[in-house]
Amino acid sequence: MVQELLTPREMARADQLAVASGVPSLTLMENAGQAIAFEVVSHLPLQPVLVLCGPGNNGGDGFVAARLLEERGWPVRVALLGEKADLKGDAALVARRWTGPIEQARPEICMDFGVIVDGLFGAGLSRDVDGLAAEIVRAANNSAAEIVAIDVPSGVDGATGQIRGVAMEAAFTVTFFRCKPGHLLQPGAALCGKVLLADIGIPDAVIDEIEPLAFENERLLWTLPRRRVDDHKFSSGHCLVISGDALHTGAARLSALGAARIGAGLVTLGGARDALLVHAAHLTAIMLAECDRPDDLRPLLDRRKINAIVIGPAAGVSEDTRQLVLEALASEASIVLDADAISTFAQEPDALFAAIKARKNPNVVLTPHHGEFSRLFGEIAGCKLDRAQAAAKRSGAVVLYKGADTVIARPDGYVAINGSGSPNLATAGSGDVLAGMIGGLMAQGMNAFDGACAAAYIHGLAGRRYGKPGLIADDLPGILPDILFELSI
Ligand SMILES: NC(=O)C1=CN([C@@H]2O[C@H](COP(=O)(O)OP(=O)(O)OC[C@H]3O[C@@H](n4cnc5c(N)ncnc54)[C@H](OP(=O)(O)O)[C@@H]3O)[C@@H](O)[C@H]2O)[C@@H](O)CC1
Ligand SMILES: [K+]
Repeated sequence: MVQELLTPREMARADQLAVASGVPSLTLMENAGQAIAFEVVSHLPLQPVLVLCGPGNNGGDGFVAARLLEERGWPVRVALLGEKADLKGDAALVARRWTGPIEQARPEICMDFGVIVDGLFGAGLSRDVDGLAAEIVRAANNSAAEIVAIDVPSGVDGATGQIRGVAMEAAFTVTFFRCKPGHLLQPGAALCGKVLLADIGIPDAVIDEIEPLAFENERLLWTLPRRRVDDHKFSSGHCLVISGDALHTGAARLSALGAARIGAGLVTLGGARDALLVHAAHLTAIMLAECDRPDDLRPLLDRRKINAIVIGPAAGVSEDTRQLVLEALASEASIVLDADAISTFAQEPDALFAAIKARKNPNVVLTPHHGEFSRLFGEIAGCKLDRAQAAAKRSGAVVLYKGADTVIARPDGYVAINGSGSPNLATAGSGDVLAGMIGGLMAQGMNAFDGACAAAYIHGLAGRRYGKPGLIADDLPGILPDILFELSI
């Protein structure tokens, strides 16, 4: 099933729609508390547990979990931030169903437990956590306890992944119905620990009403090209990668290998003769073609029936690169613009965006990291998801905004967050391989968004599959065949 991501506001709507369809809100809260208790007993040995309850429904879930854990024989203490008399609605109701003592929440109480269930704040976090609440969060983090977060670690904004003041560092997080962007966006994602998704009885049909725009990037979001028995190399597309000069050839070579290993039928490196001689000393299956000047590009594209182009890796921030990009955009090919191809338009981004919007073939992917993003788009307000969406809309391209939480956005607002990444990928040249993979997938006929999502996902898996530090970008293309094989069965 494709995994939609719901902002806390969309989740509140899901809640209302579920209630309108006949599921009582109290049932949702009971189910949520039950899911937490279930995950606690499933993952942790029986031991004293502290349930921290906040003033809203996140705290309500905590009261339910406390009751059910006690019924299972766990020694449970409950501490409330605020007054019981101030609790409202379902939270007030389930607090009355908890028949044990309710202590005042304070920092010192956090020291004596192996497990803390964090029900302070969830989707209703409305400002920075400060004062007593912040002291409690810090005390919980400094204790030896494993923290189990209800919905989100308290202090993490579910919509943006930002930390509001201070946030719980959870061992795992139990969330409901659908994950939230904050479970995948950094820095919040790193504080969630493992995220477990629980069904609490909200009917799937409510998604049709909400029409969410954000998705987790996973393998059901796109379909990889499949080779048919009668396919030949020309039916799997031809990807051209533009090389840097003779002293800067490595980045384009990594892209070319990425394009080839992801399945492009043919891959050509284009560049000046002296650069090609360096490539020739390293490569066998990748072809070489002289493309010294921007004017050389169009004839080369026609001659070799090239249908995807990657420009940018170590291409140089120069007038030639700028012209090459504009020539490429004027062609029918699908285009990946990475690194220097992006930076070269820092002074006149609108010229780039106009050239992208004037194209017949809409498949263009921009792959900026944070610095390149700011150079091209300036400072855009909002979280990474908002910024990627705004950038895609403004540029008319698919924007793959790189990082530990790569976000891929389409001009119409559709957006995916990639959770498959690995810190192993933070190494020189890793982005060059990724750009090549996107070019290779578009050469095989994938559209820009699907190709960018699939490449980001597979690239992330490759980093994980390597499984240890010491990965260099040269290793990545060689890992791709095994991953493609796994994804195809
Ligand atoms: N949606 C669903 O389908 C379901 C949702 N469920 C659960 O409900 C949770 C959402 O509940 P919620 O809306 O009551 O919000 P919640 O996170 O408890 O916090 C609100 C309270 O905290 C306060 N407060 C906020 N920030 C603060 C701060 N920095 N420092 C201090 N106080 C702060 C805020 O005060 P106020 O802003 O009103 O002044 C208000 O009193 C959700 O995460 C999930 O666990 C499940 O039961 C099942 C179905
Ligand atoms: K919480």
